[in-house]
Amino acid sequence: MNEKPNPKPDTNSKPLVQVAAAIIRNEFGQIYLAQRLEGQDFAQALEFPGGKVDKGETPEQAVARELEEEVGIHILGAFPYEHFTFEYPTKIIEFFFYLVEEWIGEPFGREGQEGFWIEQSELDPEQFPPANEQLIKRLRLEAQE
Ligand SMILES: Nc1nc2c([nH]c(=O)n2[C@H]2C[C@H](O)[C@@H](COP(=O)(O)OP(=O)(O)OP(=O)(O)O)O2)c(=O)[nH]1
Ligand SMILES: [Mg+2]
Repeated sequence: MNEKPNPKPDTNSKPLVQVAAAIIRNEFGQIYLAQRLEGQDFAQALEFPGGKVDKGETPEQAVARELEEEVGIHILGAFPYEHFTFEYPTKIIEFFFYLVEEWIGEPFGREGQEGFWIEQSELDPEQFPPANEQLIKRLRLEAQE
């Protein structure tokens, strides 16, 4: 038989992963970023702290847990900011990004990663994994308002 090639990529074979991450913003309008570690995917890229949603967890619970684990803060609120799906070559990620403006503690790289504050208007999409592009553009635009 003459099989037609499937013009669409076979997304069904890719795992779907949920990731919850936070835009941590202080009273000066600066945002806390972390640098991904050697050995992780997108090593050395900048990221919003966060990680995979565990089984049985809501994205809100995941972002609270991840921020305790990765940057040592206890968040007091998380507001949904962006929810989208992005296809990487080996997986599809459903992202839940939250805006976090109130927390207890001072963020630091609890897993040995670098962390620092940056002006919202100075976020650079090229320094993040590709999925972050639209989000960074939105944050930059809103910083100019
Ligand atoms: N945390 C975070 N992950 C991002 C961002 N942008 C982006 O593409 N990712 C990707 C990188 C990873 O493939 C995935 C997040 O996984 P992760 O490595 O942070 O997961 P995790 O903290 O649960 O770590 P692990 O236990 O799997 O090592 O999402 C971002 O801004 N923040
Ligand atoms: Mg993580």
